[in-house]
Amino acid sequence: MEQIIVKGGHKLKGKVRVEGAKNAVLPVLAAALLASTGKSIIREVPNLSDVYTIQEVLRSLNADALYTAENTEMVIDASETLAGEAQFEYVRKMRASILVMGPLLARNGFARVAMPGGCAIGSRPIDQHLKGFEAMGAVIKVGNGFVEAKTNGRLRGAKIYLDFPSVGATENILSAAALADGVSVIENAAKEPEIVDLANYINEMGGKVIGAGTDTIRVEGVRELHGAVHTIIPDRVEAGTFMVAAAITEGDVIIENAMPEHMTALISKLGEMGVDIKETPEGVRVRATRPLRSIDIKTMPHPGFPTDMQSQMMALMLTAKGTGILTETVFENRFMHVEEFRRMNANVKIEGRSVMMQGPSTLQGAEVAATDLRAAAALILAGLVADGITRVTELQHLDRGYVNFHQKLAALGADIERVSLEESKEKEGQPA
Ligand SMILES: CC(=O)N[C@H]1[C@@H](OP(=O)(O)OP(=O)(O)OC[C@H]2O[C@@H](n3ccc(=O)[nH]c3=O)[C@H](O)[C@@H]2O)O[C@H](CO)[C@@H](O)[C@@H]1O
Ligand SMILES: C=C(OP(=O)(O)O)C(=O)O
Repeated sequence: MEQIIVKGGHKLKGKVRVEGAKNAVLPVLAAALLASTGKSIIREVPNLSDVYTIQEVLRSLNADALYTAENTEMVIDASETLAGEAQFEYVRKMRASILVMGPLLARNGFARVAMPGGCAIGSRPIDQHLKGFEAMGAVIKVGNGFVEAKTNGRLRGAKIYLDFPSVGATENILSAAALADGVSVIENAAKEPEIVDLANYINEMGGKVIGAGTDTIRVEGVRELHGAVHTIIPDRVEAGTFMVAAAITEGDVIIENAMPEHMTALISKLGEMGVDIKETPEGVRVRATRPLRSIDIKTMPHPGFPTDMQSQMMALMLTAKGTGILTETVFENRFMHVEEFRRMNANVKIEGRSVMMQGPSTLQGAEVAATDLRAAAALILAGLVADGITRVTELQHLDRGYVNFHQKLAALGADIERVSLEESKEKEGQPA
């Protein structure tokens, strides 16, 4: 077992480059299954455990998928007949495995995918994905831990209204519609930049998608799609996490390869707190000096404040002066990190879907466990300003979404290392 050890009190300074977006690369790689001819070359693929998981999923479905971490590139050839079933071992590791369902169904007329369960952030049903497939003529069967979808011939274009602008449902339906007979219209679609990236890739493959990034997406189905070269957009959540790292340490950091137009809510809320953010030719420059002002935030679908930045922002809000309220509206249970922050002496109270903070809390180093991917980052951020030493465990969550996180923070001046539990005991003179 590994842990990250952070000694608080160092201001971050320098430059850091963000990777390709995890939440864009996973749907794009799943959609690579749509190409019945040619190879796809996907660039800026981050070296994350989720990328290796989706590579395994693609291979298990009879596609050739080869990731080269050194060039951050994956080559996918899905021209052979595809298998129809995605196993639980993959879906359990990574819920985004469900995104192969739309492409498989469109290509094969059949898909069987292990039913994703709930996870630490909520129950996460897939009813909206299935409603879309049904509207396109698929018959859905759920049983024995699997969900099956089947069509007689090709899927038919349909008008689909989503009850909630679900990111995954929009991606799955959009991918399926790309090879359907006729026109599909997705209403109340998710508008996240990752949806636009997926639509661009499908169009590069010969698809006909318009309106991605708005709440109505129109997809004209085509008979066949071919492989294409595509570069993944930068990760706005990784960029945001480093913006918070700069702010929480009263640092001065330039974030290279960030796209401020994808982060308007975050930039605006950081500005309200008193953080200075400037676009420069080199990247987004973030500077802060205390005291920071408390603010209120509500997470919302894009372009609202992203739930994937909620826990990192909570770390920052804990250190601001006054009362702050953070309300989570996207997932019903995304406050597992609050108990861990309390172990670090945070003055924080949960009331329903909101968290109240009376700041500034004098954060103290403690041993804490990551409860999900963003919580892992948030606890490390809190450790950067806590008195003394913070040890963060359960790093498998961190590795799903951040490449070289501790090395990047160390390069900016943080006192941080990643060690195995045995190494850390040896250092302290305890038996390993
Ligand atoms: C791999 C990936 O891109 N993950 C992101 C994606 O997850 P994901 O695609 O799972 O998120 P959704 O937008 O689908 O989920 C948002 C909400 O809708 C609910 N829901 C969703 C689908 C459905 O059929 N029925 C239903 O009720 C979910 O339970 C949740 O409460 O968007 C989330 C919301 O921005 C982000 O936090 C995740 O990082
Ligand atoms: C919740 C997240 O991812 P996933 O949907 O892959 O669990 C995330 O990226 O914060």
